[in-house]
Amino acid sequence: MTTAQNRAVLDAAADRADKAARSLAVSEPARPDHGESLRPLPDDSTGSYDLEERGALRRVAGLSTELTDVTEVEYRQLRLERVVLVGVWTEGTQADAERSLAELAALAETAGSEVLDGVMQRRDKPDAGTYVGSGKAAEIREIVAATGADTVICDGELTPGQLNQLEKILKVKVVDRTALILDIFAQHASSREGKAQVELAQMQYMLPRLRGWGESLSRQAGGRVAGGGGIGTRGPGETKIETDRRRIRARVSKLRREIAGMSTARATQRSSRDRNAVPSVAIAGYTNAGKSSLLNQLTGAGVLVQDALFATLDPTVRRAETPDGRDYTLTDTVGFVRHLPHQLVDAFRSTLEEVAAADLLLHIVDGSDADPLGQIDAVRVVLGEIDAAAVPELIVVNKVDAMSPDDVITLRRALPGAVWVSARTGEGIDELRQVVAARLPHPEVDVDVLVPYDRGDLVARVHRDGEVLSEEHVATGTRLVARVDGSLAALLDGFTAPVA
Ligand SMILES: Nc1nc2c(ncn2[C@@H]2O[C@H](COP(=O)(O)OP(=O)(O)OP(=O)(O)O)[C@@H](O)[C@H]2O)c(=O)[nH]1
Ligand SMILES: [Mg+2]
Repeated sequence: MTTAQNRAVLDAAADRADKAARSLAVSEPARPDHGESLRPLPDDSTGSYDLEERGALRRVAGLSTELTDVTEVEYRQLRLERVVLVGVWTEGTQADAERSLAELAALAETAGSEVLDGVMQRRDKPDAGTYVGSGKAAEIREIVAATGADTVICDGELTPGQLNQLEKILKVKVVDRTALILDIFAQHASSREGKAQVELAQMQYMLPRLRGWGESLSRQAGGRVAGGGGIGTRGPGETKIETDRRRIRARVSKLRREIAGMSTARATQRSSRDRNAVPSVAIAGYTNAGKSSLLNQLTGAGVLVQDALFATLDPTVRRAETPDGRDYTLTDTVGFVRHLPHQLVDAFRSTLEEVAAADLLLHIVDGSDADPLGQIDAVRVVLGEIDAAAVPELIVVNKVDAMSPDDVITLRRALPGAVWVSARTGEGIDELRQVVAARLPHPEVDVDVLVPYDRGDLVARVHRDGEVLSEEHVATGTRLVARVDGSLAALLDGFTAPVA
């Protein structure tokens, strides 16, 4: 792409970002108390509830008992279209809670849904049965009815029981944040490896949440008849779930084997890079921080940049060069988020090994975000989970063009060692190149050699991988004083320059 086209793409994305921010502001969760506007619940004596229950039951029964349908209905075709968001706020400030719900709204929009409303409840901890308290659940049902929502998304990972009970009260599909993130990953996965990793994560998520005839019938009965249980909780229903579980487990093992096979290929590539002593730099950071934009700025890679969460799932490796001419590799990779589902961290472990094996980590932070320090913490949690906490880290604050001078001052104080850039305007990029060059592992062997002219290949390698301190062309060859790594020093061993 030309620079002009790049600019156009960036500008279009900026417009979308602005629009997203505006639409988010409109649906911001700070709602007045719904208490006084509650309409009375519909009269249950007419059996309207039973009718609805049967409708719901039919929906579940309509799923074919084939495993493919279970996965498809539960995940691929979540069809999150018109959604109401629900959060339980247990700690931190109200602003934190609102940010969390705003992030959930951004995730929901990325997944393709329209956010109609958002509510949250202050509680010591989520309700064990229904996530929000049962009174609040009834209010949410009113909101669902009033807005015509078809899905409720809860801001957390809910137990299978909580999901079931809430669905029963709300009468629409209820999904949690984990399922939402898995859904986005499923939509964005494009490589064979990425798809396999997402499927593995989905299977792991689904395993404890399998619902079948047996369980749904017992749920229905349990709701109306004290004691529950009864027909359908034993026999074929359970057998069916058992069969599904077995088939999912078999699929999980197969996916694990496939993913392991694919990561071996990458490990081989990596070790060949290692052998050639090309230092590696990994870009990591919160989703939408501008990691791909930065890779494009530094290498002209042309990686997809999008104002969408988790636009990048597959690692892209590009060659880059320090200002003094040394080569290194730069890897762009999947973004992180608060409470990244552990199933995904597990499934993407092999991809994230790129990060753990890097010589230097560029930790990209969106300086224009409302809570950059919170993003840094969330990213460090995931880095710890993938054993990358020990990789030397350089904090790069991106999007300085979109920050107010006050915010810059405050954040500078909190992040004294950081480099400040704008991947959009190019501001600070030259300085970043210098700092990366300085932080890369330096070759450590000093050599003084006279390389004959027929070994131009060696001279070129010293230029590429080492640091040339002086170069002189004499009658018998090229005299080089340089600093190189051990393996190159070994190759140059026979060419030690005669002492003058
Ligand atoms: N204002 C401003 N926007 C930027 C800058 N860098 C990136 N963006 C925008 O931020 C959004 C995300 O950029 P990406 O490069 O896709 O971010 P990412 O970190 O790769 O995102 P994921 O792959 O989705 O995790 C896009 O809309 C970019 O145009 C910047 O320096 N300033
Ligand atoms: Mg990206």
